[in-house]
Amino acid sequence: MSEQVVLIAEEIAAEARDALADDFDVRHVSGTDRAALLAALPEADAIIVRSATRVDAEALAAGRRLSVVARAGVGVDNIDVEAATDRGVLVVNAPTANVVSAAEQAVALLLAVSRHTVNAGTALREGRWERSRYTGVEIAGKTVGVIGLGRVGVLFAQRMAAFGARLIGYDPYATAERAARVGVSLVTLDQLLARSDFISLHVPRTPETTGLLGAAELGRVKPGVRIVNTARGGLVDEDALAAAITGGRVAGAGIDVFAAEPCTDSPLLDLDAVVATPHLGAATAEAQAKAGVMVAENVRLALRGDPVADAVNRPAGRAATPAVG
Ligand SMILES: NC(=O)C1=CN([C@@H]2O[C@H](COP(=O)(O)OP(=O)(O)OC[C@H]3O[C@@H](n4cnc5c(N)ncnc54)[C@H](O)[C@@H]3O)[C@@H](O)[C@H]2O)C=CC1
Ligand SMILES: O=C(O)CCC(=O)C(=O)O
Repeated sequence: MSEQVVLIAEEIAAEARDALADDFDVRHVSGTDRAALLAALPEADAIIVRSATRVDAEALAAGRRLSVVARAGVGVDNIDVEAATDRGVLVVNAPTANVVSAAEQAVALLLAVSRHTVNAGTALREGRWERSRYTGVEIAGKTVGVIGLGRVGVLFAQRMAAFGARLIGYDPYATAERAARVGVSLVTLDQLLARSDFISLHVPRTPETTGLLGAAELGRVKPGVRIVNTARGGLVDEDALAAAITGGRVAGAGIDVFAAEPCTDSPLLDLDAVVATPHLGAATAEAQAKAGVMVAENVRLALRGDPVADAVNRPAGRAATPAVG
């Protein structure tokens, strides 16, 4: 039997490539080069992606031999999971690999926005020693609103607790007991908007969460709030947020993710009160090593027909194992 083909469509850790190289024909393609991706897919038994490769119905149809789509990270919103399930293709991810890095990125952006770190540093490099212009705010004693109390949201809340913040959270699927265990009081979205000095989003992008913070919601926030989004673009309406910042209702924002990525023209990029990073939440050596090893293991299990703990979907006939908790 010829070797099974594993197609790597984005940069993943060398450990992952090495873990697969002995047993599979590992090939590389740029997942953002659509024509090359579609040309490479027909021979692939597995494809490994991060967030930039769109694995939609067309890509899945091109991948007629595919058994598994592996996401080296958490969010699977770039994969058409329903279409994959219909075709009997397993979708696996690495749900715990980068959550610490993502939570740390949210903290980093929140601090940078609160202390004008980027603008003050840029001014200094340009020869301006502007101390009074860049007076910031403390986190201690402030109310931090966490939207989404899953893995990243909880890690972020724990880190904010260490700063002495009061924590409130909105997550319709979390129990008050689970929230209380990490010192978070569950509230409604409206209560969170009205009371938070800082808001950080940690929900997946779904039809329900897309546009979660639009013009109406941003009109109900506590004046002077600072908003951090390291979850997904599209959760916060970028035009509405830019307008709320320009109008003075929102004091600033830390943004790692954009509705369209790569992003070049968001109105947020023109604003001094915004600290922006190009989807770097998972961009640490540790997260990439863990994600690479997890997806390599999942690809190996899936191609051998073994049950995969991190499967996002379970096409009929696949044995299920408990999800990683
Ligand atoms: N910037 C980056 O590089 C990274 C971004 N992420 C993003 O962070 C998201 C969260 O990751 P995890 O915490 O690991 O996911 P998770 O699945 O552990 O938690 C998501 C939480 O959101 C809650 N939720 C779902 N719908 C909601 C709604 N309508 N309103 C409020 N809460 C809702 C769920 O109940 C759950 O508690 C991922 O889906 C991904 O999009 C994750 C890792 C890195
Ligand atoms: O692979 C990446 O760098 C993106 C990480 C991410 O957004 C996720 O895991 O959901």
